[in-house]
Amino acid sequence: MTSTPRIEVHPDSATLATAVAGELLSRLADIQATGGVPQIALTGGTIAEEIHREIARLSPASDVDWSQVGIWWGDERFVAPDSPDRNAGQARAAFLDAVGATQVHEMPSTADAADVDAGAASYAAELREHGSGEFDVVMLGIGPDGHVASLFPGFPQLDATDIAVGVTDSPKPPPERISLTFAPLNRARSVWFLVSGDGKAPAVAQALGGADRHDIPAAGVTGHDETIWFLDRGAASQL
Ligand SMILES: O=C1O[C@H](COP(=O)(O)O)[C@@H](O)[C@H](O)[C@H]1O
Repeated sequence: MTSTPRIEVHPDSATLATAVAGELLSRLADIQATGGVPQIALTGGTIAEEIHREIARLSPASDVDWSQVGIWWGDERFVAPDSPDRNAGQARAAFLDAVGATQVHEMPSTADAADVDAGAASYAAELREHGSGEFDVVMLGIGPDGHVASLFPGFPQLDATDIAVGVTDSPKPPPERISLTFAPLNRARSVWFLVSGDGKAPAVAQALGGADRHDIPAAGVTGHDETIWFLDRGAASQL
């Protein structure tokens, strides 16, 4: 099944963050109530940070047992483990440490792998050990250029066949990154795009307008069961 995208427009980034955090907690609790261990993939970026803080705030009132949630990333910056550029460091500080997540699968840093390709191969192997990334929810920010995870317009990684790839010369710093490819992203049950601000409105409109994924990579990802675009008014302003 390929899902038709659903679009949810919120007045601003704060209400968007609260809505996504609440929806995530409710999904996780539902899966755990049936005995499942949900697997989710996080994103980095500005709206993700707001959402992560909201998850930390709302989590104590939820039924989610974070020790029984598998945490992965859609992309990561290949830098030192303590670099402020790490998506994982941001998520740990904003909510993972506070909620007590223990099944945390960070993408390799420069301390873990000889180079970015070795890091990607190692993450792909870790994913294969856990079912090749059958995610319940994948959250994805997008860039003003339409990039998603670290899949950038015109880059060779858009046609990669492995499940994780190394990226060099990223147009957005830092230059070296690890990214999941379209294959695992498109196997996710739910894909949630998280987009805030009118600077991203053209990319949102093009992605939803059926652009080629080589031009607007966000156009190339849909969830198996659902695809939701969580937007604020700015991001939705060209729809
Ligand atoms: O570099 C990245 O950028 C995107 C979007 O970030 P934002 O700050 O413009 O919201 C993010 O989705 C990705 O994970 C990150 O590595």
